[in-house]
Amino acid sequence: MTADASVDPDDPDALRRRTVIRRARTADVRGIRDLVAPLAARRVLVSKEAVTYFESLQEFRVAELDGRIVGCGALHVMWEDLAEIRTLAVADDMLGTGLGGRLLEELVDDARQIGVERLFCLTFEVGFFARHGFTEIEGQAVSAEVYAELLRSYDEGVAEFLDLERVKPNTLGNHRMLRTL
Ligand SMILES: CC(=O)SCCNC(=O)CCNC(=O)[C@H](O)C(C)(C)COP(=O)(O)OP(=O)(O)OC[C@H]1O[C@@H](n2cnc3c(N)ncnc32)[C@H](O)[C@@H]1OP(=O)(O)O
Repeated sequence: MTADASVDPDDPDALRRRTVIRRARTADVRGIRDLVAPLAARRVLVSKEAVTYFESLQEFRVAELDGRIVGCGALHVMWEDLAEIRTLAVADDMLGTGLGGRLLEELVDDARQIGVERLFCLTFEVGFFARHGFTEIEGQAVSAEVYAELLRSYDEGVAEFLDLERVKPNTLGNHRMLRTL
């Protein structure tokens, strides 16, 4: 981090202008992991191996402020009309500046562009996602036929979406939310 990368909390507009949201590059994985690590320790986000971030890199957008990764978020497609918002995180010193909302809406645009009609998320941040058009759901969000197809996935996030018994310890206390685009 360079000296002028420090955040001036007294000038939120300047901060916003200097913070660029862009597609992730391989060199960003370290910054993404640094953002996620403390949240994974608090069980807010799921901890993943480095290789998993590289494998899913094209799903990610990052927010960069003066060379530092200060936010990230990913869009994971699950089915023809359905994708999940994953790993949405903002650095502590940037919380409440609108960055999480900007990242989320960029991912929503990405989703629309590729034909996704519904976005799922599993989160403790119910108020934030509700303000972005998500509503809580009970039960399954897909038909029995699609459920059976999704059961074939090896992805742990899909298992969490399906609410499988074996992943329930990971999702304890999280809320299941959906937004129609
Ligand atoms: C699907 C998943 O990935 S689930 C996991 C979601 N991520 C986490 O739980 C990780 C930990 N949490 C975080 O990293 C953050 O709290 C996030 C990503 C949820 C939200 O990031 P933030 O940058 O704080 O979001 P943002 O600033 O857009 O909105 C937060 C609040 O700031 C306020 N805010 C929004 N825009 C601005 C602005 N321009 N200036 C000041 N405050 C603002 C809003 O009032 C908003 O209030 P709300 O949370 O009650 O809606």
